[in-house]
Amino acid sequence: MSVKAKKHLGQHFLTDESIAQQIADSLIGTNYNKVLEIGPGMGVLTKYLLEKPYETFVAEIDKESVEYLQVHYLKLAKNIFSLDFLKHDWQTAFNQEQFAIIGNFPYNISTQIVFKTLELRDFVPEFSGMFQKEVAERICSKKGSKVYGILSVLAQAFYDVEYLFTVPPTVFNPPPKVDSGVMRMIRKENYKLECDEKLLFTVVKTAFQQRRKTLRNSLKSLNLSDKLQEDTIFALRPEQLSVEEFISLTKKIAADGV
Ligand SMILES: C[S@@+](CC[C@H](N)C(=O)[O-])C[C@H]1O[C@@H](n2cnc3c(N)ncnc32)[C@H](O)[C@@H]1O
Repeated sequence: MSVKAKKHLGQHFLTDESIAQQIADSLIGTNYNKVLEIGPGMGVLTKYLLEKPYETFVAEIDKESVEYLQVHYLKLAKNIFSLDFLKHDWQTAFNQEQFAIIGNFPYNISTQIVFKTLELRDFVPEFSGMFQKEVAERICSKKGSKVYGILSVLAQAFYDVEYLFTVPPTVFNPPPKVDSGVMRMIRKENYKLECDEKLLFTVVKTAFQQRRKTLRNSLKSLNLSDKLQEDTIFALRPEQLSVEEFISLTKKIAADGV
């Protein structure tokens, strides 16, 4: 018995054991005893996680995959969340404890998975896994890059990010149309920022909504004072600002009385 791949759930099953093992090994494993795998499917990655010293939990939306896991991984049975990762309250599920997130993620919700992880940053010291290559590169890209954007700035504000390796479509069943990329995020020691973090999200999202425009134009909706906008930073476009510069801009905007 095996699970029939369902396109609407982003199911592309990994068939290469050594890549599954490399992904499982990509977690460093400090400061937590629990790991949550998103979208285990038939458990190709899960079996390597179960060999690790931490306790493995999985969140799987597909009932057929859940039944498969229950039959084939008895050790996992009590740790299966049969639900949508995006809709669950993980802070409560894990009693406010620290936990890592890992997965060969469903590409149709990959951006939402990163945003949800950023919301959970107080509880998630490590995050690693496989995305569509372009998304993994976007998260890890630096200022000046064509793909530098909201995900890059917000992920790198709180985490040290690293692109690990590229995976070709041929090692999946069915094969996706694009290459995949494995990346890792390790929460920074000083991840509590010296600025209003909620405001940082607003500033970054608003600025990149019009990435071709200068900040003076793209941040108009924030009603900033003329005096603040005299600052030379407002003549730049969002892709020209480093993460630190976004944080310092957020401080200036907060002081401006938003
Ligand atoms: C790319 S497949 C990976 C499957 C398996 N880990 C592997 O590597 O072969 C993505 C998995 O995520 C599951 N999935 C899709 N959306 C989900 C969601 N919102 N919450 C939890 N799991 C989800 C799919 O059912 C599928 O099993």
